[in-house]
Amino acid sequence: MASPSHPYRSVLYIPGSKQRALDKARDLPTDAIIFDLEDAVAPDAKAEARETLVAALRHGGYGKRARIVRINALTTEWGLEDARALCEAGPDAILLPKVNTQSDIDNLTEVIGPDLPVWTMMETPVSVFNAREIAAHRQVTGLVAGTNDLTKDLGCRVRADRLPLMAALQMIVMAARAARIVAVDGVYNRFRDGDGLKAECEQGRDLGFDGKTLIHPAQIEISNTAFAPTNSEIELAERQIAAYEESRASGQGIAVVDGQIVENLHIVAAQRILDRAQAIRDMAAE
Ligand SMILES: CC(C)(COP(=O)(O)OP(=O)(O)OC[C@H]1O[C@@H](n2cnc3c(N)ncnc32)[C@H](O)[C@@H]1OP(=O)(O)O)[C@@H](O)C(=O)NCCC(=O)NCCSC(=O)C[C@H](O)C(=O)O
Ligand SMILES: [Mg+2]
Repeated sequence: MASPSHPYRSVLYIPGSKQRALDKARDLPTDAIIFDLEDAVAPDAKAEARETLVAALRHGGYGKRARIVRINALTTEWGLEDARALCEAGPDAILLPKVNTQSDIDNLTEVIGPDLPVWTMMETPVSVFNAREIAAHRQVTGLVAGTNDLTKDLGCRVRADRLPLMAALQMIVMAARAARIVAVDGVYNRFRDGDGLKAECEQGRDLGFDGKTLIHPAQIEISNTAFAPTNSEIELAERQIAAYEESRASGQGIAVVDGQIVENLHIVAAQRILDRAQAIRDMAAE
């Protein structure tokens, strides 16, 4: 399920230690879930959370939602056992935190084998500098911006416009696009502030992210709306494709729609909008 054709408008973190939240997620309209064993779980609850999570995944019931498990870093006392136990539980991907280099990913794939997709947290300055090689790793299919850790490591101020993080966010999107993999934006911590979340989702969408990581169910609908193509985008894409096909049939390589030229590259973008809309409809269908 953790493939680029799946929608990732909303990617909800759920602490692996919270049975009630693990149950509730089976009915939430989120495109993907990150079952978390790292920062959302206290050190003395890690071993029990691992067992709870393995049981939840084996029990199933998460439908078409992509199931991604964030383990602890392999440098911690829990990471290796997390990787061993969770790869057996059949998730769609393992999310590795605090990645810096390709060799961090190699260390994981030695444990989980060559077939299970890996997502990486992009949350250290070194990971941002190495974003291209991390995204290009053969087993990596998704990048997640870790904006809280990045803010901590950069020592930057938290600003509503995220200006201090902009270079990192853009590097993450560029690396993901170069490797044709998924890129998901960081979390919005003020989880009861819907207007603030909406503005940050719109910014993430403008930057090119596929969706946003979330921490509370109340954030899902806002993110789903912000990262879905709008009706006017879909309608324009359909008109561009129709006009371009008509032009091609009459021997021309360029069409004009609403006073703007439409060339082959615009058709690629238009088709991507329609594919995204279809993927969202497929997600909603039983
Ligand atoms: C933030 C929370 C601690 C708030 O919890 P709570 O006060 O219990 O919220 P509510 O009472 O409003 O909850 C209402 C119901 O929703 C369920 N719930 C809450 N959160 C989730 C969730 N994430 N997934 C599924 N269900 C959830 C509650 O159980 C209630 O259900 P019910 O009782 O049936 O009505 C809490 O939301 C929370 O723990 N969120 C997750 C926090 C987390 O995962 N943090 C780590 C990831 S962020 C990160 O690590 C950043 C990154 O690494 C970086 O560096 O940036
Ligand atoms: Mg983090």
